[in-house]
Amino acid sequence: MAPLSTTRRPSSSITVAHDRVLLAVVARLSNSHCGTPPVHSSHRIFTSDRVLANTMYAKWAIIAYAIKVAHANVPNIPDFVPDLEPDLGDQPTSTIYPPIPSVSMTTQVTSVASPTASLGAILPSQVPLPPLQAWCPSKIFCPGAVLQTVNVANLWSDPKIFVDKPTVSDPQSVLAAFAPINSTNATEGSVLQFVDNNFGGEGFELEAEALFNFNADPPFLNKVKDPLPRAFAQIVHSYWTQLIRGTNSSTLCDGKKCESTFIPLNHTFVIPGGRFREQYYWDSFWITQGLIQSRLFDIVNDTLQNFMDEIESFGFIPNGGRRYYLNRSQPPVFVMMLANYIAASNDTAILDRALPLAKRELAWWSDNRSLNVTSPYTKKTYTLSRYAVSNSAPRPESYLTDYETANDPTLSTLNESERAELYSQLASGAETGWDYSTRFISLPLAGGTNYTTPALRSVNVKNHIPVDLNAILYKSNIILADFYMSGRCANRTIASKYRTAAANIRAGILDLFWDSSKLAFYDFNLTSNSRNSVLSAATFYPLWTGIIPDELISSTSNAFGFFSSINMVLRRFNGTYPPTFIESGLQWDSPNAWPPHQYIALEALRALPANVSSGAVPQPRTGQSAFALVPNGQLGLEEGALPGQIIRNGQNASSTGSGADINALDGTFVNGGNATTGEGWRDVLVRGLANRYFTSALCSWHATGGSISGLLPRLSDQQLNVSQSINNTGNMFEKFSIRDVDSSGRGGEYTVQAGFGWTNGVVLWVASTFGKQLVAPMCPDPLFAANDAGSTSNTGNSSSSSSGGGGSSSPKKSSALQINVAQCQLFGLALFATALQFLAV
Ligand SMILES: OC[C@H]1O[C@H](O[C@H]2O[C@H](CO)[C@@H](O)[C@H](O)[C@H]2O)[C@H](O)[C@@H](O)[C@@H]1O
Repeated sequence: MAPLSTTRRPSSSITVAHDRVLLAVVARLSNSHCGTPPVHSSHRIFTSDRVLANTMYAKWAIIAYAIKVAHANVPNIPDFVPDLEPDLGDQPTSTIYPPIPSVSMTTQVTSVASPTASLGAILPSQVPLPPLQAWCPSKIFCPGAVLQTVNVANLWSDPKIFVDKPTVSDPQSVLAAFAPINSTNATEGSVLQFVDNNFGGEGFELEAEALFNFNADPPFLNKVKDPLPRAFAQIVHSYWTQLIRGTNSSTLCDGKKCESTFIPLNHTFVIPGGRFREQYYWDSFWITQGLIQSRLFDIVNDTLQNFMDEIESFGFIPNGGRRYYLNRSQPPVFVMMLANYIAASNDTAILDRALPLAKRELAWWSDNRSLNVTSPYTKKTYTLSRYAVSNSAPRPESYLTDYETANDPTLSTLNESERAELYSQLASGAETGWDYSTRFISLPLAGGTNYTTPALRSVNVKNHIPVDLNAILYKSNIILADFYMSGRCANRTIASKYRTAAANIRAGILDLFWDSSKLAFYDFNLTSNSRNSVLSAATFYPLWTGIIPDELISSTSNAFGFFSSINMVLRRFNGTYPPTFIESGLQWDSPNAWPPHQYIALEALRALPANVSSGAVPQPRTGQSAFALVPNGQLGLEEGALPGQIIRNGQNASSTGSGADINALDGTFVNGGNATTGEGWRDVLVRGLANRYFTSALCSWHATGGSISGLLPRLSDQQLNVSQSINNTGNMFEKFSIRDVDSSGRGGEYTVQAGFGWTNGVVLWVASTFGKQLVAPMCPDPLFAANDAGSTSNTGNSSSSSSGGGGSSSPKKSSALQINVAQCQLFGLALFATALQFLAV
């Protein structure tokens, strides 16, 4: 094995956090068996074995339990993950709250149609069909007469429902049944009848699976000191049992007897939840980070095997596990997932299969998504990548949305090629994972100042070179170079090829995206041939993936300046960090905050070297807010243009000056954990953001019916009624709100979903990584929040079923105090709130 030398680094700017993963992986490569048949250390359930496996599960569970009792002090899975925190091994084993929920074997739902027009009404007239899409041959589920007619009938509020329904008979019979209603006289009722007669329930091809190796009390829980966050993390850990799926081979369509959009997978997988009933690409990064904390390495392996199967079949990893996603991918995090898995499990054998396929995936991005960009700043040219999907029709899963965006009668009429280009931009927006965000729109807006539909008309993704995508590709090239440096797979020529590609991307990122005066990374806009000026959470990706500009390494005040918007968010808002600070109605904008971004911001903070991150947190001058600590121009917005923090009755806190920082407490933030002596500014921000994330996840779960026996009583029916959660047991939402910690996020083209894979993954990772700093949050009283104009979307009924698993209620005193933080502060009671918070722990 080649010695580990510093020469593998293109510069001194590699992150500490990721070196830990890489060093662990490289050290294990000497044990890899390049060229020998792959041996998977994990347990794999093949489709044909599943029925047998499920019937044997009870028996195995009894045996496993007996073994566990006999070896009560021996963890049943070795602890391979490099420990970032000392184990609190002397703590009592945490109690199990509540009993692990049983696995529901039902994956199929049939959404009840709710047509907006009467059944006798003639369908609205249609525009001509878009061109047939070569990548999507189905005459039923791909752009064509059936898909357009069913969408125009607008039978459900979510167009994804139709394309997730398998047919109940052969495609020819379905098309024959459609022929009579393919006319200008078709009625709502005839389309509804056609769907009812010819299509089955959504999710028919999937089955819930039992979780082998499930340890209800995984070791990482001992890292969480405070009983409430620990009990909550344990419940979230138990939710894996509800999100595990496999392909039900007995219900699969063969394309002749019936047709469906589901892509069958050979291995077990975790779904996000709600309407997302298939495996998703970039969601799986955070899902697998959570599974690693839960020591469910076999499911991580299965997830990676599924992605490898897809690379083999399609040459790339599609957006998600449906055929209508086959024209696009998502942020390419496969190689990073692979490295994390090997570092945690020691399973270097996976590289035999994974390395050639990882190479193939990177080649797909290079062949299909890269271009040369010449910097207007230095005149140097770099090969970088962008999101760019070939497509000239509405996305099948969002057909009506895209159709209406393109044919909005209140906006200018598009000609055929303009419409095709719009559809291509919209599909490219879905490929970014940020569908949709003002981050990628062209200004001025096509159609005025309204951000919603006109903003979608203005999506300009293909003309952006995104900083996040290139940071991920940089890291993937570095990881592959390291994989090829050692072990039996060693090939220095290949390693050097990846290292050169990484160096090129790194140089491009620092030239095109890095603004050394504003101390932030911005996307490069090909339309204006300059950097964008509005900050987004993408600024944190380069530090996460190991690129730290010299300006940050050499100066504490610059390093703080880079992260000062996190400080601003924690002081100004109740929640966590938004994708952008623009409120648009699009879901990847304020006021939403997404779990992956909190993870990436935390990892970026951890990547800073200690010498620039240990000073005290700078304080704003009298009369100023933390906005004044953000480098001039970094946000691209004036302070008064930032989203408001609601106080009461729809009234906002002051938008400027010291009154804006209503969540600042002496030395810390409301719901930001406990200040300790000797903390540097980085520690304060990490503690604050980690606690805030837990606050959002726990308070929104509690507000929708979650409770923990002896620790967190169930809310009253009157309080639960606010979110229509009287019959609910707690939702884990896919996104949160920056200013409403007990609420889900909102906006976008579908209703907010519960489940939720990446939310749970980040909860478990935060618990495992920052467990010592987590404290019980103060959740607002929903009855008070109900008076807020903007806080009504936190409905427990937002999605089908995937969270759940609540405990029994208890009238005992809660350690999560039901006080309203904003109200306290309004009356100058911030210190009182702090005192209560300390009492609560
Ligand atoms: O159906 C609309 C869009 O839904 C997905 O996007 C959103 O959910 C995904 C799953 O959690 C997530 O990966 C993505 O970041 C979200 O914006 C889907 O990925 C899109 O392709 C789809 O058009």
